[in-house]
Amino acid sequence: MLVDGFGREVSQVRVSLTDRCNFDCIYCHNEGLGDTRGPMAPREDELSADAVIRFLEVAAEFDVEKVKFTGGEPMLREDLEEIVRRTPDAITPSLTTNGTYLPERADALRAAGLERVNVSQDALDPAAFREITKSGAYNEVIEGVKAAVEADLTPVKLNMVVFDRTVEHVPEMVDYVAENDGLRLQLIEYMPELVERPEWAIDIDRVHDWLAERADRVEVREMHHRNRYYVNGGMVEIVDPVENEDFCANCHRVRVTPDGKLKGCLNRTDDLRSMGGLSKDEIRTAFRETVENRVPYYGEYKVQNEDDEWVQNERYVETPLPSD
Ligand SMILES: Nc1nc2c(ncn2[C@@H]2O[C@H](COP(=O)(O)OP(=O)(O)OP(=O)(O)O)[C@@H](O)[C@H]2O)c(=O)[nH]1
Ligand SMILES: C[S@@+](CC[C@H](N)C(=O)[O-])C[C@H]1O[C@@H](n2cnc3c(N)ncnc32)[C@H](O)[C@@H]1O
Ligand code: SF4
Ligand code: SF4
Repeated sequence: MLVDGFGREVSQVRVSLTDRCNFDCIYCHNEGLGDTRGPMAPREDELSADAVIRFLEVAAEFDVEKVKFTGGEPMLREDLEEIVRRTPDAITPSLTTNGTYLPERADALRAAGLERVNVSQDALDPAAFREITKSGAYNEVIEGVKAAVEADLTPVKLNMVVFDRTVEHVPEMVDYVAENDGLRLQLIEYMPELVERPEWAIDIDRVHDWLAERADRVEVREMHHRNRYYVNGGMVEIVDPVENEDFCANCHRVRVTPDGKLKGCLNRTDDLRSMGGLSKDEIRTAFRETVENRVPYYGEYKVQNEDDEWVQNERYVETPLPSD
């Protein structure tokens, strides 16, 4: 397994299959790749299924264990089932989706070898859902989650972004996963870094404290050192990357953009590295270089000054990398 200069093994890759999306969530960071809005038709520069598989075959050579397919909305890719089916056996595939297309495709994805799915669900009420996602597909998402559980794509993790519009609904979501078999909840701290609305952020420590008071048991996951709280038989995990050195120090993920570039960190756009014509040799070289150049975002790329503000580490001011 490849290890970066900070002792972080790269055991997982996250492949963004498209920038396109049928929703327009008000908080969307699009995995650090800009806007998802625009035409819904397939884009010519999206990685082909063959290219994704060639990349995953190289990742398997480097002992990568897991792949997450994401986006944009990865289920807009008609060839998603094919990509999952052709994923090398050594790599476990999972998916993060807004859930709209799961009712008709959950069974086929399971049959193709998908292990489990995360579904974004920020509200249990159609009006709040519409306000956040700018979509009227509330029922499709509810049905999609059911279809995923029935297809055994479990545990189905519901991803809820916690910010000022959703924080009051956390208790009902915690009850919801406790009452429904096959579900878990991921409370994702709203990341303002790439969205430019800092005023939406809330203090995630309040949510930690609230859960800690109610939990029968708390675990710390190795990945990102995230806390998992067991509340009334349900499991709730907090994903809290903002200004969190411990989270970044335990980050084992490399990303791939829809147009075939490697990305060492979600929050950075200055470290994209092309995989060239996507021959296996070019992919191997780019993967090695990406891992060599990865640094923890908080604690290294950004450091705290004497006033405790996070500022860019001067070491990285002059480090734009070749992206083409
Ligand atoms: N900053 C940062 N945020 C992350 C990272 N991984 C996940 N997140 C946040 O969590 C969101 C949901 O990611 P998912 O892939 O659905 O969930 P996950 O918890 O990472 O994945 P699994 O638990 O392994 O299924 C991402 O879009 C980010 O907002 C990371 O490495 N860095
Ligand atoms: C970018 S979406 C891509 C996959 C799919 N379209 C979906 O919504 O699940 C992946 C995850 O990022 C989360 N996300 C997007 N913008 C975010 C932000 N600013 N802060 C925290 N999480 C965010 C979403 O809630 C979703 O769970
Ligand atoms: S569904 Fe996912 S990709 Fe689409 S806008 Fe919402 S968070 Fe972004
Ligand atoms: S280094 Fe930190 S911000 Fe960057 S991807 Fe890893 S956990 Fe996220």
